[in-house]
Amino acid sequence: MSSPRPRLQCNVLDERLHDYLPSYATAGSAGMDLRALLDAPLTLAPGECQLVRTGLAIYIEDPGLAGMILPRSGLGHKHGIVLGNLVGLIDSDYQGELMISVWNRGQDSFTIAPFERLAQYVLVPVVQAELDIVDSFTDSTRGSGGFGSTGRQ
Ligand SMILES: O=c1ccn([C@H]2C[C@H](O)[C@@H](COP(=O)(O)OP(=O)(O)OP(=O)(O)O)O2)c(=O)[nH]1
Ligand SMILES: [Mg+2]
Repeated sequence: MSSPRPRLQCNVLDERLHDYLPSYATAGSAGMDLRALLDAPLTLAPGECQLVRTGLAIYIEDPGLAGMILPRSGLGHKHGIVLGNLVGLIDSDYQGELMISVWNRGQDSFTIAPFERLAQYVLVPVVQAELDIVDSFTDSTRGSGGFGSTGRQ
């Protein structure tokens, strides 16, 4: 079962990207891969973090949606290439270029090739809330327990 896909406006900020537009790799892919807009290979030393351009601006517009930039599992697990902000959250009203904070959390240097697929963009539903200010809550089973309060097994 699938509902019609939302259409998002995408501004391509560098003509080289017309050959590399994001797409879903398979029919069931959750994310579209984002590529590194680089003029030359970029080497990240262990522990180094750099902001990398994507050359794309995607205007979501609908406040009921958000974008998420997530690491690619192969880069993250095999090479320690993850995101400096762990997860990128893209607001529906953001019209700027999508940027990827790339962090080499590994032990070895890693070189990113121009136009390499570096991260993935996932569109997710969002519910905005109103806060009702109260003095206390009706008790729940959990109460204020958290951070491992239910044990490990
Ligand atoms: O990985 C990311 C994360 C964010 N953004 C852009 C889109 C997002 O809508 C905007 C703001 O992100 P966020 O709210 O997470 O950052 P902030 O530090 O709170 O900045 P601001 O004060 O602009 O909201 O920056 C990216 O391009 N890539
Ligand atoms: Mg913010």
